[in-house]
Amino acid sequence: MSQDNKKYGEEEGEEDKSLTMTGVDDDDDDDDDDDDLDTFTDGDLDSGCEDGVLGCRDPFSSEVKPRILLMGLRRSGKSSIQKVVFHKMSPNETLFLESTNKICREDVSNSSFVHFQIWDFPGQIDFFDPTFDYEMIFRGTGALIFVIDSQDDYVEALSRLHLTVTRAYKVNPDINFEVFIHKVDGLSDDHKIEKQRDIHKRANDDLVDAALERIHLSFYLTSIYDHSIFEAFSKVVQKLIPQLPTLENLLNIFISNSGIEKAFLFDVVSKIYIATDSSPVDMQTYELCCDMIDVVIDISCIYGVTGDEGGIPYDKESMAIIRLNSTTVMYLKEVTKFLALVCFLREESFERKGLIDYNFHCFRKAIQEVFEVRLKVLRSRKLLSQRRRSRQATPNGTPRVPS
Ligand SMILES: Nc1nc2c(ncn2[C@@H]2O[C@H](COP(=O)(O)OP(=O)(O)OP(=O)(O)O)[C@@H](O)[C@H]2O)c(=O)[nH]1
Repeated sequence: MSQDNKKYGEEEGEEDKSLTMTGVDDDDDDDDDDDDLDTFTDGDLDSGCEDGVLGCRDPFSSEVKPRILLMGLRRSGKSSIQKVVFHKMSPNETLFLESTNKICREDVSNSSFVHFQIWDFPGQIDFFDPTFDYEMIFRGTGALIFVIDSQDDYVEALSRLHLTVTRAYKVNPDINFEVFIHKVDGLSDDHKIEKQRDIHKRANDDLVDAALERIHLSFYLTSIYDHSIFEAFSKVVQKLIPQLPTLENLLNIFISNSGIEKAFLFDVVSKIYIATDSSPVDMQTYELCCDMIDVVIDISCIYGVTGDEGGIPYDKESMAIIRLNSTTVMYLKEVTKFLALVCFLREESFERKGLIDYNFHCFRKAIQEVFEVRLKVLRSRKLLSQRRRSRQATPNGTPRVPS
């Protein structure tokens, strides 16, 4: 199963791009990428960061890509997290990952809503290294994930966290600070809670001592050996989706009119849920959704027909119904090329499938409208940047007269 998934994720064309500490892209075929060395060290980039929490935008690009940084001490598990969540690497394979010695950047844009860049940093970043332009990096950042190895002594990690957070906050106070208390698979439930409480207290005490209590840190218990890492990443990504309240509202309306107990909107490739209704999420429900997506994709890989472009065995016809022992039904339906709606409902509610399907039709239409607005915004941005570009291309900066 994991092999198929791996291919599926990789075929999406997620590129691995590496940058050294100074931002030198050593990938030859990446020359025409907007974010290569020139842009990375170019002061112009600052002017592209006008979108604050949304992340950094190249001055000439139409797309805003929130930047998510993965930081933490060596061997804390940063690269493993990235590989497991976005490359479908099986957790055991991460044992053979080599230490990262340069910044690795990856674009994640396999979903209509989920577009961001992940920057995986080497364990020990020297903020005082003059070649490391941390101001420029933090200025364009939407979320900073700091990974702490919970199986190791975390005193050093906590002082590193404090240094990183305070530096980043000074540059960009809009960054979301997310702390992953990682590798909790080796801990008992009591031990997990105890660690979380201790780390939470120490990290916040350090901030209070530095008179920076206004900095908010969010904590998550994570492991690559279960779904906790996907759930934590989902929450990090959701904070970067400006349409989130609209999506949540649509889901609330949909479930309350259809007798559905819980609904998630999933990015199928990464299994990140980009929105859910307002009732609380429990881990087991989330795990069942992930398993259902795996089943649908695996069966489609074996029996489905891939389109002309090949690769994605997921289309308009994709849907699945799974009846659980507990008289609960799981219902999955395609929403867009990349998104799936996964719902939980009682068997008796599922008898009104016609009503559910009609409501789903309305829900899908509403989602498409949200997309259209997004596309319109992107188009107008593109137009604006094209104008800006042509203005800069003229020798004295005066606008060109259209022929
Ligand atoms: N038990 C356990 N081990 C993990 C987990 N995540 C990562 N590891 C292991 O931790 C080790 C280090 O993982 P890496 O992903 O290379 O760590 P890193 O933070 O990227 O390390 P650098 O590149 O040196 O900064 C590997 O052997 C992983 O298998 C986890 O959730 N649980």
